[in-house]
Amino acid sequence: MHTDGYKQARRVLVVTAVEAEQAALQHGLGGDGRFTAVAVGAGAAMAAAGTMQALQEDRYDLVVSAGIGGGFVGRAAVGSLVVANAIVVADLGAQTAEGGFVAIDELGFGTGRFAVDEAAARQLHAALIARGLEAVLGPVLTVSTATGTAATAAELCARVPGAAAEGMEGGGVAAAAVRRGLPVLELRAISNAVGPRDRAAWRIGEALAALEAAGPVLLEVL
Ligand SMILES: O=C(O)c1cccc(C(=O)CC[C@H]2O[C@@H](n3cnc4c(=O)[nH]cnc43)[C@H](O)[C@@H]2O)c1
Repeated sequence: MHTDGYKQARRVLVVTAVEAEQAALQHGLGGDGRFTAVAVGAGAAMAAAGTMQALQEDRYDLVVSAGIGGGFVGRAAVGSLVVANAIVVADLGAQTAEGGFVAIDELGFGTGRFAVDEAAARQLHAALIARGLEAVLGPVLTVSTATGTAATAAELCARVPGAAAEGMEGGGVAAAAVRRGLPVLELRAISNAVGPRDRAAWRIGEALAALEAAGPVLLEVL
């Protein structure tokens, strides 16, 4: 089959922020040669620079931004997985004098919204569920400052209806992938709730375990 041939040949770059995320994914991916996982640093700027460098060093057909993230309450629980159906740089824009927010798209200076490979995102989400993993399909926000109050969480939910998770790298990875004409996905394993800062409630180990568990599903679907 043509699709099988394509699947065999497809090379996937997985971009994480830190080595713990990279290692979790590498374990889950079991050393499959089609997949390369790199850790490029936290934040969208590091993510964009690191992704572009990796894309210059080798040939890839798909780019996946992956790591731990915050889950919006009622949408994605700690320990679950979120597959992005859109990547939204949620704080890229201008604040109004009244304290409102105008997105970069409305300002006419470009876009903070990146489309994902929708078919692959849907397939990945369905396959995670089929494997018995808790997973949600929804917008994943990229922010420069992790949300620390209920008011900011509510503001982001109003800004991006259906927001499921937030992280700091997706928009940067997507910008580099799009610049190279490549499709992109984002996968977040939830380590904490988006809302009032509570460092003691973070479950990074649980999130890394979920990321590792997603590895075989990435192999199966991508
Ligand atoms: O100390 C804190 O209160 C704090 C709150 C949120 C994030 C951090 C980090 O240093 C982690 C940054 C790192 O992890 C990803 N991540 C995980 N949870 C979130 C979140 O709720 N909001 C944004 N980013 C998150 C992120 O992608 C970075 O790679 C510390």
